[in-house]
Amino acid sequence: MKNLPRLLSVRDLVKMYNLTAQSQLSQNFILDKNITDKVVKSAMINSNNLLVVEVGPGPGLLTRSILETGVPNMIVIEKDARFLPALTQLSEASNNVLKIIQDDILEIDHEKILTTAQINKVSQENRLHVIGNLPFNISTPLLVQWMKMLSKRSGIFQISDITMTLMFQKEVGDRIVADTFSPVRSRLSVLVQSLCEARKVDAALIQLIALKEPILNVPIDKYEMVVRYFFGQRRKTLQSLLKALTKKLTADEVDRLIKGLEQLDINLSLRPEKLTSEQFCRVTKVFCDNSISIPTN
Ligand SMILES: C[S@@+](CC[C@H](N)C(=O)[O-])C[C@H]1O[C@@H](n2cnc3c(N)ncnc32)[C@H](O)[C@@H]1O
Repeated sequence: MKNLPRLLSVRDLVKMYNLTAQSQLSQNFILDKNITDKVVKSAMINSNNLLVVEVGPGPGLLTRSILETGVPNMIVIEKDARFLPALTQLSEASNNVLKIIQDDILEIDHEKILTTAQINKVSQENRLHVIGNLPFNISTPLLVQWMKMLSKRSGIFQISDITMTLMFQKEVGDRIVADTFSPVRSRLSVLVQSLCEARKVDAALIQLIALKEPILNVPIDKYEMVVRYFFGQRRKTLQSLLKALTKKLTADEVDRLIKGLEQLDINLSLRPEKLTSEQFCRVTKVFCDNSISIPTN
C-alpha cells in the first residue's frame, strides 16, 4: 500500500468546491474510504504493467484508493469540469501516475486515452483494468459500446488482458450476470457473456474478465441485431418470434432460414432467455451465412 502525501479529505474538497451532486450527470458520490478500499480490494488490482482507466472519478475517493495500491499508470475520464481542481491535486500527489482527461466517455477517441497513458504500441505485456462507479443514465449504452469495441479489439480494448470492475444499479448488474435459469436474463446478459466471464462481487459491483477465446464467433453487429430481435418480446417462444419474422422476409429467405435453423439442434419452443450465448451465436451464423437481415420495423 502506497501512502499518498497528505491531502484534504474528499469530504472537505466537496465542501470547498461546492461539488453538489448533479442528477443530469447521474452523480452520486461515495464519501466513505472504507467502501472505496473494499471495492479496490475486491477488484484485485495489482500493479504489473497495468493501465487503470477509471470512468467518472467525481471528487476522486475511489481514485485515491486505487492509487494507494501503487498502480504505475492511471487515467481518469470525467465529463464534469468542476472536479478538475480536486483531481489535479490528486494527480500532483501521485507524481503524475494519475492523468486526467476531461471528456465524455461515450464520445471519447480511445487513441487519446492510449496517448495520454503514453502507450504508443500495445504489447502482449500490457494489461488493462477498467473501473468505475458508472453514471447510471449511460451505463447500459456504455457497456454495449465497450462490448462492441472488445469484440473488434479496438481502442483501449486492443490490450489483450482486460478486467473490468464496474458499479451498476443492482437491476442492471443482475441482468449482466443472469444465466439461463434466471428470469432477468436479457440482451445484455447474452451479449456480455459471449465476450466476458461475468461475476457479481456484491449487489452492485460486477467484475468482467475478457475471455481469451470469446464465445462470440460472428460479427457483433449481426449478433446484436439477432439478440435484440429475440429479446424484443421475451415472453414469446423462439418459434412464434420466427413466425412473426418470416412475414417480413422473402419466401426464399424464409426457406433458407428455416433450413439453416433446423440443422442447429436448438429447441425452438423455448423462450429466448433459455438460450446460451453460444446458441445465439449459432442462430446468428444462420442469418449471416444466408445474408438475411432483420428489418427494424
Ligand atoms: C455515480 S458518479 C461516481 C463518482 C465517483 N466515482 C464516486 O464513486 O463517488 C458518476 C460520475 O461520472 C461522471 N459522468 C457522468 N456522465 C459522464 C460521461 N458521459 N463521461 C464521463 N464521466 C461522466 C459524473 O460527473 C460523476 O462524476
